[in-house]
Amino acid sequence: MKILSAKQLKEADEITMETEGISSTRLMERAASLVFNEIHERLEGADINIKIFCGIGNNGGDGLVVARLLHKYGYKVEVYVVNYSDKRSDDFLVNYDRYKKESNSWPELVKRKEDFPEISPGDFVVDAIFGIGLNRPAEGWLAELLRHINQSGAFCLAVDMPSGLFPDKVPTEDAAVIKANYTLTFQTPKIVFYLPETMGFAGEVQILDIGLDRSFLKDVKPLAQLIGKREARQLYKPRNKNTHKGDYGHCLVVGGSFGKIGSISLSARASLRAGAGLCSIFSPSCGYTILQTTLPEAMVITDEDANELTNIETDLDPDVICFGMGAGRSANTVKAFKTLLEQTKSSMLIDADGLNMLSENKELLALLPKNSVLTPHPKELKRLIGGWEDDFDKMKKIETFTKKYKVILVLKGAHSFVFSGKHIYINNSGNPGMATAGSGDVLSGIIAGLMSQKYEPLVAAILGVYLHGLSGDICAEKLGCEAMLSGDISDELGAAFLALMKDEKRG
Ligand SMILES: NC(=O)C1=CN([C@@H]2O[C@H](COP(=O)(O)OP(=O)(O)OC[C@H]3O[C@@H](n4cnc5c(N)ncnc54)[C@H](OP(=O)(O)O)[C@@H]3O)[C@@H](O)[C@H]2O)[C@@H](O)CC1
Ligand SMILES: Nc1ncnc2c1ncn2[C@@H]1O[C@H](COP(=O)(O)OP(=O)(O)O)[C@@H](O)[C@H]1O
Ligand SMILES: [K+]
Repeated sequence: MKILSAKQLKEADEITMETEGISSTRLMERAASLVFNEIHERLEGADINIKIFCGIGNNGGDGLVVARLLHKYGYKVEVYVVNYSDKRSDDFLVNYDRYKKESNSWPELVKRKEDFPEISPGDFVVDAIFGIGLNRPAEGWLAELLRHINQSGAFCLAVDMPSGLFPDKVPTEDAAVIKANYTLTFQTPKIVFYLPETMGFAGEVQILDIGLDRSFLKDVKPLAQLIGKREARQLYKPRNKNTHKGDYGHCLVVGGSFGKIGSISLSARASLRAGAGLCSIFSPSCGYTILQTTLPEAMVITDEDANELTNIETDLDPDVICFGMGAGRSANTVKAFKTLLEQTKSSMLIDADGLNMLSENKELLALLPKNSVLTPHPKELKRLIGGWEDDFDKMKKIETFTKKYKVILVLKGAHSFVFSGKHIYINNSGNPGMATAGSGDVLSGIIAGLMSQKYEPLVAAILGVYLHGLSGDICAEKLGCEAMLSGDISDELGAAFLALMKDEKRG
């Protein structure tokens, strides 16, 4: 699903009104009615206090439509107009009048701290103060109102965006921003819902299709793509009947050092679970017995050194090399890595210490085969590209890096981001149970396993990250987050492939 900027959304709005010949008031009614439907479906007429805070722009207009409909259906609604300016939007005014007329009541005006209503933890708050039109931080009593709502302990539903959150930049640390439990957002998700610095404000996000112009949405170049099941499924290539293991490629996993042989075992196992036809592991000789015992499906070749990689020589011709997990970064290993890079023509995936070696020996970056996949977590990224001011600056710097070295970069996190140099893909599967030792090793194995099956490296990265998260979600359902091991994520990959292709509607 495309993630658009506020400017693009406003353009989509305009084009929709023009092509459909409808007014902005009509479009607001359509969008806000969907918000009402979602609330009504869940509350089912419950006798609770609903407090709706409306700004004076169009987000406030949405809030007034929701208020009117809730009132019509017999809910206990109190409406507060947050009167931070005199510039009320036209559609706000239309709906202000309609609310007054149809409810026979006047919304309360909030203009200073003394006007703040009491909010009990059992209340249901609808935040319709600011949407994508926020253009400066909330200040003074307005900031205090946002904090007052946050401190109330009441459930808070944000309309389109949590108020105080910019659609396209990171708020300062002391900024007042609504911390919503749930956000019903219009047409496309906003990028700030997925960035580490801002994802905590929106709570659970649901996207409401308000029917903006299809052809505009189809052609517009998005800020990023959100990858869910529908998008991932389109990338999957079913197998032909008349095939053999040679068709699914040979994945060579290289890494490990004394005490860290488990990491390559995890990656290799995941590469096979992801469908690699063959898997070989190259490790220091201390890994031989361990690997042959823990993973009989893989072949093992060992370094002349017992404890670390010193000379990565094989007569194999792998389709992909998955390098770096548990490798350490001794001078000998760096030398061996350099030689490997100089001699390698196949695609590579570089993870963990492989990335750290690149960071400490930047001249190696130029040796990376084109379209290699790099899979850093944020600390490895910092070593690789240096620091950044905020998440937006980080994205720009990654874009420059990927263009310069012609690589694909997977930035791991609660929502992992895949950068191709041209586009950004944001993963929407996974859960906190995956924050467990070795789950990154499993991810590198999955992506390499897909690459060995001739998925384009970019496709392998996007699909691999999604399947990794989906597998993690299946694990979490079975085991709960705390008890999950990274090996479990690998072992549920089969269920993840099946779930990927399962038609939700037919169950
Ligand atoms: N296609 C769609 O997406 C659809 C969108 N729709 C809805 O419209 C919403 C966007 O509405 P919007 O453009 O009127 O902006 P909104 O967020 O209400 O606020 C703007 C007002 O806030 C003000 N202001 C800003 N910052 C401020 C501050 N810190 N402190 C004080 N004031 C501040 C600013 O004032 P100014 O800068 O002019 O002084 C202006 O008056 C969108 O989120 C969605 O809910 C749907 O109805 C239909 C389809
Ligand atoms: N809260 C979370 N939600 C979803 N995925 C997560 C979460 N925490 C971690 N992950 C995923 O788990 C993996 C952790 O990788 P990494 O930090 O390299 O771990 P390790 O070094 O132990 O292998 C990444 O793919 C990341 O996206
Ligand atoms: K809002």
